[in-house]
Amino acid sequence: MKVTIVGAGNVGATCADVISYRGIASEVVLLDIKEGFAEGKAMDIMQCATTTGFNTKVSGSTNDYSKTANSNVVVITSGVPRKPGMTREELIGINAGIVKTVADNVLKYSPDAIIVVVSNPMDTMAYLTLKATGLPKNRIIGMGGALDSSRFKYYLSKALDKPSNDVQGMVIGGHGDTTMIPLTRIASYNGSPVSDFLSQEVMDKVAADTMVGGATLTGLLGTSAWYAPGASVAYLVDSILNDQRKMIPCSVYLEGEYGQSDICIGVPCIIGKNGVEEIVNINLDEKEKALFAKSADAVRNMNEALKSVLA
Ligand SMILES: NC(=O)C1=CN([C@@H]2O[C@H](COP(=O)(O)OP(=O)(O)OC[C@H]3O[C@@H](n4cnc5c(N)ncnc54)[C@H](O)[C@@H]3O)[C@@H](O)[C@H]2O)C=CC1
Ligand SMILES: O=C([O-])CC(=O)C(=O)O
Repeated sequence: MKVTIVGAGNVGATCADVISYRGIASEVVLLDIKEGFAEGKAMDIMQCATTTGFNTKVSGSTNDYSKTANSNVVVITSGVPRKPGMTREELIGINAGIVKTVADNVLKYSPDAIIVVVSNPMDTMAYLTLKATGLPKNRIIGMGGALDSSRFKYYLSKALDKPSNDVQGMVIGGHGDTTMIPLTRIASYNGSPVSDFLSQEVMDKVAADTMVGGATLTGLLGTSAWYAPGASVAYLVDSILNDQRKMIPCSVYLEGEYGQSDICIGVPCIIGKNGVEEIVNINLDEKEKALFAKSADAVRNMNEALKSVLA
C-alpha cells in the first residue's frame, strides 16, 4: 500500500516517520516544493530502518508528482502553520490556493486515492478539496477530531491522574479554538462517566484546555505542534489502509446528518478501506446540539471566503 504526503514539514515528516516505524504502509512518498527538502527528510527516516526495524520504503520528491503515482492515500499537509497569537482561520488566504493546486496535482497521478486533508483551517480546506475536485464525499477526510480527542483524553487523564489509555472521549465540531466541542458528558474512565470522579469546574477546565490545545502548543513552540498531529494522521491512515473500521471523529461532508448540509465538520465516522464508510449518529443532548449548530454556523461562514478560489 502506498501513501503520499504532500508537505514534508513538521507534520508531514512526523506522519511519514510514524507510518514507517509502525509498518502501516509498504511505501511512503514525501513531496515538497522546497528543493531537496523531502528527499532529505525521507533519507533521514530511512536511516532509522535498521535501528527501529522497519521495511517501509520512504522516498522524497521535489514537486515531481509522477513519483506519487498510484497512491492509495494522499495526505495534504502543505501550507503554512500559524504563529503564536494567530487563529487557524487566518491561514486561509495562503493555504487555500496551495491546497487546491496540490489536490489537482495528486489526482492526475492517483485518481482513485482517498485524500486526508490536514492543512488549516482544516474544515474549510476539506470543503475546498471536495468542491474543487468533485470527488465522492467518502474520499475526502479532514483530520482534526482524532487529534482533538487525543488532547481531550490527555487533559482528562491529567485531571483524573490516571493513564490516558484508560480514558475514552471524543471531540466533534469544527477544528477551531472556539468551534470544538469536547463531549464531556459521554467521556469515561474505563466505562464509568468522568463526572463520577471530577467536579463540573474541573470538567469545564478540561474542555477549555482541549479547545485551545493547539494554541497552547503554538505559544510554547513558536509554531504549531507536530508530534500528536503527525501521529493522529498516521492513526487515521492505518484505519483506511488496514480497513480497521475504527470510529474516529473526522471532518466530512454532511448532507443532513446532525441537522447540517453542505459543510465539512467533525462528526464520528467509521473509517475503512473506502474512506468514510459511515457517519455515526450519536445522541446529543440539547446543549450539545446547540453547540454543534453554532459551530456549524462558524464553519459555514468561513467557507464563504472560498468563493474566489472556487470560481
Ligand atoms: N488538522 C490538524 O489537526 C493540524 C493541521 N496543521 C496544519 O498543517 C499544516 C502544516 O503544518 P507544519 O507541518 O507544521 O508546517 P511546516 O511549515 O513545517 O510544513 C509545511 C510544508 O509545506 C510545504 N509546502 C508549501 N507549499 C507547498 C506546495 N505548494 N506543495 C508542496 N509543499 C508545499 C512547505 O515547503 C513546508 O515544508 C499547517 O497548515 C498547519 O496549520 C498542523 C497541525 C495539526
Ligand atoms: O494549532 C494549530 O494551528 C495546528 C493544529 O491544528 C493543531 O495542533 O491542532
